[in-house]
Amino acid sequence: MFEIKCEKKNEILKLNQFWLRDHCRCLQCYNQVTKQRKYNLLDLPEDIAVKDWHNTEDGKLLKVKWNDGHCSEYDLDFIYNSQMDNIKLRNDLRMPWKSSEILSKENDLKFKLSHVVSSEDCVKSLVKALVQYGIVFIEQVPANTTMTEMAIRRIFPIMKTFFGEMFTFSDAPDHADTAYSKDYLGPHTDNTYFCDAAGLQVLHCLQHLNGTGGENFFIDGLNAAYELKNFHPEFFDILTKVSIPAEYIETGQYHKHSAPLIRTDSITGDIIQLRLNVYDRAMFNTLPQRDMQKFYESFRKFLQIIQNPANKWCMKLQPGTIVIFDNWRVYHGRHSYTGHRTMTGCYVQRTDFRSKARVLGIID
Ligand SMILES: C[N+](C)(C)CCCC[C@H](N)C(=O)O
Ligand SMILES: O=C(O)CCC(=O)C(=O)O
Repeated sequence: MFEIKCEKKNEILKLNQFWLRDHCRCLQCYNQVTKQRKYNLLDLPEDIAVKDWHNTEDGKLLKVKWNDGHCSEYDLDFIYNSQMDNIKLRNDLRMPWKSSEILSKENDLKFKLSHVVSSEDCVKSLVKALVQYGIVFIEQVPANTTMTEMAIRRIFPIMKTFFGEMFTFSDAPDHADTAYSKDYLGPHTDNTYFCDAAGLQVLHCLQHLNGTGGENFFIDGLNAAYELKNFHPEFFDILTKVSIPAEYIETGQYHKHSAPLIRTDSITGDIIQLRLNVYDRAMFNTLPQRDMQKFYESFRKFLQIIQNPANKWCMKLQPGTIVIFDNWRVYHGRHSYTGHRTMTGCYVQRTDFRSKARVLGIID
């Protein structure tokens, strides 16, 4: 281990020498334009070691001479910020909410289409609110698919799935799914059966004529998962570990994927993805029968928290208002309805949502 003193933080950092050499940012090792490394790891000698080193007088840089003759220069802040322990200190902007809490923030979640279109600051505020609360609205959007698409493309690219890029649905049985009916849909996330579930979902009610019902509701899964973790840590642990198979079957499509209800980051322990769809579960064959009792107990407890009325934000979406929500965090559903109801919407890939938030300087 190679020890350096980080003056500013008054800390000793112990660095693996291979790691240090692998982070050389000189022009020979790293392309500053494409931000890509330029060498094959095997090109570095196996016994790479620091031969000589010193800090610059201002304490900002570390200069190293290696045993193969290569010279490197490191920004000490860069080294400090690259350490695993320091990642844990990074800011998590997400604010878990119950319905009373989100209602008091409602105005911060609403953006007018004309502002979204004309102002980069408005786009930034929208994406930030989406990162914080997992749900935002765009208002004063002409109630058609084309304008919904235009509004979303102003911010994100659209994800293509077998439902289409933009999808428009009613109770016409265009796909083999309960969404294409008038039935109640309990809290769920979409695409539990995809290897990579959509990161965001967009919905816009284009019309609801001659009928009642069809309200949408949203529940902050992050808040529900924290509640489970705080009051029933053992159940939480089980739900982060047990993989639940899901599937989607219709002519020409057979999607299948298994993953836990709660996915946590292996380094920070942060909750990074929630998946839930009680309807789209496939045969549950990923757990020995002896562990089933505990699993069902945990699952039912979590569902009780999710279905607690205090956590549910219910609303009747009106033509003209688009809702965008985090499909990795916020559970959504709808009440059954009568009459003619048409919805339009789309998905956005997680990676595109995160990239946009990074470009705007909202997340690391
Ligand atoms: C949104 N759209 C109507 C296109 C599809 C709905 C799919 C719902 C499906 N059971 C799932 O959870 O993914
Ligand atoms: O019909 C709706 O409002 C929502 C449908 C839904 O939950 C879905 O498509 O995933």
